Amino acid sequence: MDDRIIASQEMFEDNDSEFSLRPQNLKEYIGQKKVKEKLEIFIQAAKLRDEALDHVLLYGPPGLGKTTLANIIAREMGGDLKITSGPAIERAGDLAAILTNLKDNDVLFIDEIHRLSRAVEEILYPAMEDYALDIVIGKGAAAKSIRIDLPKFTLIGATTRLGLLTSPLRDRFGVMCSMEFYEIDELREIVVRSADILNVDIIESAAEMIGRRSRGTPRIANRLLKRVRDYCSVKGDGIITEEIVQNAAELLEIDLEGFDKIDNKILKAIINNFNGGPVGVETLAYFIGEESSTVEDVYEPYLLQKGFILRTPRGRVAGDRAYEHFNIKRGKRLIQESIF
Ligand SMILES: Nc1ncnc2c1ncn2[C@@H]1O[C@H](COP(=O)(O)OP(=O)(O)OP(=O)(O)O)[C@@H](O)[C@H]1O
Ligand SMILES: [Mg+2]
Repeated sequence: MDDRIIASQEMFEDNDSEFSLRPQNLKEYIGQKKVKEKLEIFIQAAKLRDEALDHVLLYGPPGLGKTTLANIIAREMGGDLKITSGPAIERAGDLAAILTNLKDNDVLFIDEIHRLSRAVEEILYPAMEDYALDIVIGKGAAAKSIRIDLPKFTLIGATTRLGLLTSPLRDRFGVMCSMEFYEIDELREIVVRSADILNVDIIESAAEMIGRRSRGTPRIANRLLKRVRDYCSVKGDGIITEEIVQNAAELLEIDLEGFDKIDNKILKAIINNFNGGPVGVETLAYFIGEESSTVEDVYEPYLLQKGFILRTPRGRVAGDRAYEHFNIKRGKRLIQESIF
């Protein structure tokens, strides 16, 4: 997994430039038109009423700009951003400490919010609904509950799995935003913008090529741009051309669709080893040696959306596009050497 361009988490983020590549306001934020429209209105309304923005749930595949949006929202609301994640908050007391340290208009961003434990989640309910913290003091008959007021903060929850959220938690979010994969045009724009910030020259068509190989995901586009830049500074003459992108992508083993080894392994396994499917996702993941949650959260969403894989009640099936991708007819198998 070491040098994968498609990481499930910020595993090998080049942190400084990642930060500087982040758009600072909604105007700079490219794409996600529906999400932006919603947020623009609700942010403005909250400001007019001089209230905190209602809690926001962002859901969708990794790398589509959820953390970036949380930054932007905090900035627009004039508050600070505190970032944490579901698995990082182990005990109810940890969350209580975070909550009591917030100020009015601050934004608390909880990534992977579907992974909060039950006990921690229950602290969140009154915090979200009434800006209050209920604390039980003492034990048995002497126990009593006291309520502490919390500042008017905004919770932003992010999840790759809306379905795993409990309904009481989901119901407490006032604004639900579905993050979509980006169009090629939008990705090209993102690459051009990032290249400008990184101070590298790139021709428009080369930026589009990077966009096409980014699986609809800005994080992948930015990461690929950085590797292409590296390639260019060693093998090129200062300007990123289509040829440079082509050669760099080959070196990185990224194909025309932006698929890397694991995407191809998934498709190849369904076609070759499971006769085109159906195959259960657990079996498939086991077969290719990946966690099934990684397959489901990181790889599958894009393959499903673009019709390379279809979801059926009996498991995953290879779609027409998978066969087209390998240039073979349905029912045929691939020669192992024909793909990396
Ligand atoms: N709309 C956008 N316009 C320009 N750049 C973007 C946009 N969305 C994301 N990016 C860039 O993509 C990178 C990844 O974004 P971000 O970290 O916000 O993704 P994420 O959705 O939070 O990922 P994860 O779900 O894995 O936490 C950042 O470097 C950011 O600059
Ligand atoms: Mg993130």
